[in-house]
Amino acid sequence: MPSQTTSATATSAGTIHGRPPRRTRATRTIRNLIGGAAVDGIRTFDKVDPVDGTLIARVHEAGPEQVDLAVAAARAAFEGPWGRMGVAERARLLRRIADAVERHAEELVAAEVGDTGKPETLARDLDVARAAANFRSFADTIAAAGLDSYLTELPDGRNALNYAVRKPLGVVAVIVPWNLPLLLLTWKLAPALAAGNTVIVKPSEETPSSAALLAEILAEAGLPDGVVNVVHGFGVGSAGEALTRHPGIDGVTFTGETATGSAIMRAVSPRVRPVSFELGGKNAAVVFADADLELAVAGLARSTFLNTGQVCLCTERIYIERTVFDDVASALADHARRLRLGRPQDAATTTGPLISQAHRQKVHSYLDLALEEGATVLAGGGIPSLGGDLDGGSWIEPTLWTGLDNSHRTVREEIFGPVAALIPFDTEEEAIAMANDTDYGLAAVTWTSDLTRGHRVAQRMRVGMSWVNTWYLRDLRSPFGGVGLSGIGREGGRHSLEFYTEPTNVCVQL
Ligand SMILES: NC(=O)C1=CN([C@@H]2O[C@H](COP(=O)(O)OP(=O)(O)OC[C@H]3O[C@@H](n4cnc5c(N)ncnc54)[C@H](O)[C@@H]3O)[C@@H](O)[C@H]2O)C=CC1
Ligand SMILES: O=C(O)/C=C/C=C(\O)C(=O)O
Repeated sequence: MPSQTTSATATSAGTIHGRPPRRTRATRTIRNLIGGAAVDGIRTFDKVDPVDGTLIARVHEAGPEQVDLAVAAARAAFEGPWGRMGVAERARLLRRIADAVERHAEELVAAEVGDTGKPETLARDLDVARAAANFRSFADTIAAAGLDSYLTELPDGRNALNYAVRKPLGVVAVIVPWNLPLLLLTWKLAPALAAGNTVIVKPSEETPSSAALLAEILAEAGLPDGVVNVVHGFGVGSAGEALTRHPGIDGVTFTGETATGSAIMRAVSPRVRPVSFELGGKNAAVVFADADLELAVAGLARSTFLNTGQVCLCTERIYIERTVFDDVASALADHARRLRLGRPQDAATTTGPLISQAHRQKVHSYLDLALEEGATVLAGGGIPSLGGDLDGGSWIEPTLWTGLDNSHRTVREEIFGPVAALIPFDTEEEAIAMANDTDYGLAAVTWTSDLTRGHRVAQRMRVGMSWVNTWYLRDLRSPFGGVGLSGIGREGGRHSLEFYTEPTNVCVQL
C-alpha cells in the first residue's frame, strides 16, 4: 500500500528501500469527486511512480463520511433527471463519452503511465483504446437490447402476455484494481451507465489518476453531476470497506484478488446485494507438437509477459508436449531475454516495472520459493540493476522455470508477475488434466494446428475463456469471467446488462 502521509510509520511500499519517496517532480493533489464537487478526505496518502520511486501525487483518502456523501449524491442523481433519461439518449451520451476519451487520449495515457510505469505504447493501444471501445460497445448493446416476452397459452384456450422490463439496480459500487485501471473501470462503468444506474467508483490506491481524469471527461461530455462519483482510498478499514458495507449500495462489481472478493461478499451478505466478481487466475497454456511453434512461442511470450505479467489472463503454467519441449523452452527463453525493461516513454521499451515495492516483494518471494522447490531458472530469476534513478523503481526480471510440477506452490498460487513454469506432457488427456488441476478457472490457451483437437481441448478446459492459437483476443459482446476461485458471473454485452439490471415480469391476461 502507498504510505499514509499523516502516519509517522510509512509502510515499506510507499517508501523506496526504507527512504521516503523522492520529490523531484511537481506533485499533484487528487481529491474525491462527489456530486460534481472536489471533496477532501480524512487524510492523504502518497502515490509514487513505480519506475523510479518519485512521489507523483497526494491523494485524499475517503472515510465513512465521504462515502456517505457519495452514496447520497448517487441516490439523488438516480432519483433525478438521469433516472428518467431514455435509452436512446443514454446511448448517445455514451458515444459522446467515447469521443471525449479519444480527445483526451494523451492525457489519459500520461495518467496511466505515471501511476503504473507501463510502456506508453501499451497504455495507448490497450488501456485507452479499450476505454473508448467499452463506451461504444455498451452504447450499441443497450440500443439493441430487447425484452423477453412469451405468449402463454392457458388451459381454457385464452392467452396471457408475459413480458419482462429491465430496470437499473440503482446505486452501484465499482471497485477496480491497478493492473489495467482505466480499461477495467470503463468495462464496468459503461454498462452500468448504459443500464441507467448511478455509480460510485473506488479505484485502486495505486492508480488514482486515470479515474480522477475520467471523471472530468465525463462531465465535459455532459454526464450530470452525481451520476458518477469517485472515492479514493484503500480496502480494509478505508473507502473500499465503507462502500461495500454501506446500506445504500444496490450492487457491487469488483475485479481483483480472490480473497478480496470473498471479503466483499461477506460485507454485502447481510443485505443480500448482487455481486459480479472477476478474480484471480493461474492460467495454463498447452502447446501440442503439431502447433506452428513460431506462432506459439510468440503467443506464449505475449501471454506471459504482457503488462509485466500483471493481467488476470496471463499464463503462469505452460504445458509443452515432450517431443518439442526443449525447442519451445529455449525459444521462449530467448524471447524473455530480449525483452527491454526501461522508461515508459522509450519506444524500444517492452516491459515496465511491477506496480509497487510491495508487489515486487511478493513476486520476488516466489522467485526464492521456486528455487527452494527445485526449479531450474531458464531466464531471469532476480531483480535487475538498470542503473541510476531506475534502481529506485520496482523492477523484476522476466523469469521462466523448468523442473517444477503441479505439486509445487509456485505452480498452484497466483503470482501476478512476468513468470511461468514450463512443464512437459506426453498425452492430450494428461495435458488437459494438468491444466484443469487448479482451484482457479479463468483462462486457458491451446496451441495446435489440428483444429478438431483445438475445439475438443478448448471445450474441456474448466475456465471462463478458452483461446485457441491466440490469446487475449476480445469481442466485447462475449461472456467474460471465471469459474471456481476466479469469479462469479459474466460481464460483456448482454451479460453485463443482466447484472446491472433487475427484470420485472409483467403478466397481462388477454
Ligand atoms: N485482476 C486480478 O486478478 C488482479 C489480481 N491481483 C492480485 O491481488 C494481489 C493484491 O493486489 P491488490 O491491489 O491489493 O488487490 P485487491 O484485490 O486487494 O484490490 C483491488 C481493489 O479492491 C480494493 N479492496 C481491497 N480490499 C477491499 C475490501 N476489503 N473491501 C473493498 N475493497 C477492497 C482495493 O483498494 C482495490 O481498489 C496482487 O498481488 C495480485 O496477485 C491484483 C490486481 C488485479
Ligand atoms: O479485457 C478485459 O476486459 C479484461 C482484462 C483483464 C482483467 O480483467 C484483469 O486483469 O483483471
